[in-house]
Amino acid sequence: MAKFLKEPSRTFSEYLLIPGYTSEDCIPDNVDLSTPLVKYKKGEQPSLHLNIPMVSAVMQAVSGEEMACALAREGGVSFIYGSQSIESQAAMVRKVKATKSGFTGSDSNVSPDATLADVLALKEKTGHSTMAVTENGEADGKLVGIVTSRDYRVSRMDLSTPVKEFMTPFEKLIVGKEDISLSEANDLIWDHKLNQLPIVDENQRLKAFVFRKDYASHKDNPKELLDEQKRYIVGAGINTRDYEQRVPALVEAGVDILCIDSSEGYSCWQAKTLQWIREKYGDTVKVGAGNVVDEDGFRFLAEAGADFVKIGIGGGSICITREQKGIGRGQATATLDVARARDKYFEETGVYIPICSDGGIVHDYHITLALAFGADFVMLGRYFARFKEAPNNLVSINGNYMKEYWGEGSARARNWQRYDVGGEGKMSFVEGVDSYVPYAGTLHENVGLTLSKISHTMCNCGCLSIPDLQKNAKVTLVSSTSIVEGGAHDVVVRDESFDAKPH
Ligand SMILES: NC(=O)C1=CN([C@@H]2O[C@H](COP(=O)(O)OP(=O)(O)OC[C@H]3O[C@@H](n4cnc5c(N)ncnc54)[C@H](O)[C@@H]3O)[C@@H](O)[C@H]2O)C=CC1
Ligand SMILES: O=c1[nH]c(=O)c2[nH+]cn([C@@H]3O[C@H](COP(=O)(O)O)[C@@H](O)[C@H]3O)c2[nH]1
Ligand SMILES: [K+]
Repeated sequence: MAKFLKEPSRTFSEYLLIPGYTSEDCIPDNVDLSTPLVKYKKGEQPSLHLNIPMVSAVMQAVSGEEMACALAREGGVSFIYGSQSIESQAAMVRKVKATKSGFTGSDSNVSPDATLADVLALKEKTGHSTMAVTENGEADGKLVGIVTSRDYRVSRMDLSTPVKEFMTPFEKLIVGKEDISLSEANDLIWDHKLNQLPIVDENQRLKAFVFRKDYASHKDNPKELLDEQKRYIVGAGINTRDYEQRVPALVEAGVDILCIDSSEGYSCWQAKTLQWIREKYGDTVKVGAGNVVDEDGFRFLAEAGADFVKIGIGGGSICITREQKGIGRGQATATLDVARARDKYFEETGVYIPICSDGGIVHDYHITLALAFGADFVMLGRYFARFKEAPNNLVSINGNYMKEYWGEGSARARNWQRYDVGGEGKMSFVEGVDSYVPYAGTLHENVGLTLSKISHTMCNCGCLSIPDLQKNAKVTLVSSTSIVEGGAHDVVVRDESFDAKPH
């Protein structure tokens, strides 16, 4: 006889938090949202942590270089999508690691023989008026000068004038050396009244720019997640097939954390992948695994050596796995069950393995609930796909700005593959849809608002940290009629069409 679980599995929308006592020091400013990212022994600190409990999904439509930098600036981590060639994924990781906080890689570069017309065209394309003039016109070439809009007057100059005739030559530039710190760079900018400081290596090759206008933004981001060399922390997704090639390339590119990306992680494939990484790198390479939805799956991956375990099958907004294959579990129940397994494992072994609730977060309060249910952090796809920094197209649909959002199991995402999903024939069914989500602006604004809601809710619950919430939250199941009670009801909500006809 098959095993039947007694309880139905439930989603976050079926629960609410019940407030706890709020003391005088229980204010949002005092809430600490830091959380472990990788496993650690009792009494020790994890070697990697997050300053906010949010990571972005291993998806083509979500986690590219720009997203990774923007999220690290807020204190979270992106997992650069693995459904691309090893070379292009490693290049993305390298680019994030090259974007030192406050040090910006140059995206506007010309050679000395380029013309004023080329400069104007490049400015139009990148929107940036500071250009590096390098010998070969590439971002890492030998720096011979810079061009800013102060160097030319379009009305008085021939468009064919070569850059070398109007650039500010290297000899007249103040530059920083490669090992300069951000504060030293800002001192030079301040002392010499510069708008930008080029950073060069000992061979005069361009490494980056530090811009005066960025100074304020770094003061705004006290939670930035940086490595010892002040570079952004970045993650990357891997699979259970080409890891012997992909993992070394990503490690070489400087990746901080890996995650085996799969709909289902309770498998020999994941154990083999983890074992290979441990044999080759010991504990120096950090890797999460998943996804699982119960204690058995968690235990398996914990014993196989995962640094964190990811939870969730079929709950994602673009997921159709439950319909297609009939596997999965309500996300709230899955999180709770795995959290209990994590605690039990900690008691037995003294090793704490962080768990991540992945997919199905619709409202900001679902994040708080996931944490209350025991998650250490959450992974979001749809949420981040709406932002400017996501690597997906912004389109206009019936006059509304939308971002494209497609599942990793959709036909669209799978098109990149050179190899198929095991065996001879390609898998014939898709497990994800191609969709749109409303454009929501910049990550900074949105994440700020979300975190503010989480902090306020935690204060309502009398909790100042995530471990505090995990331990002391009071959660109630709600009936379907009380869910109706929770929305606006029995009123006619005013909208623009209503307001347009005053009487
Ligand atoms: N979280 C979720 O609910 C879901 C997520 N997804 C996403 O879609 C993408 C693809 O996921 P999956 O289809 O699960 O990919 P997958 O590559 O993990 O698994 C596909 C199939 O290949 C098999 N397999 C894996 N490694 C193998 C190996 N070395 N040799 C032979 N067979 C092997 C697996 O058992 C499975 O049947 C991922 O990005 C995943 O996150 C897709 C569906 C649901
Ligand atoms: O059934 C699925 N088919 C897919 O094509 C697919 N692509 C991603 N994922 C999973 O969904 C998570 C993101 O979920 P949200 O958009 O709800 O944040 C992601 O983090 C994944 O766990 C998929 N699931
Ligand atoms: K399995």
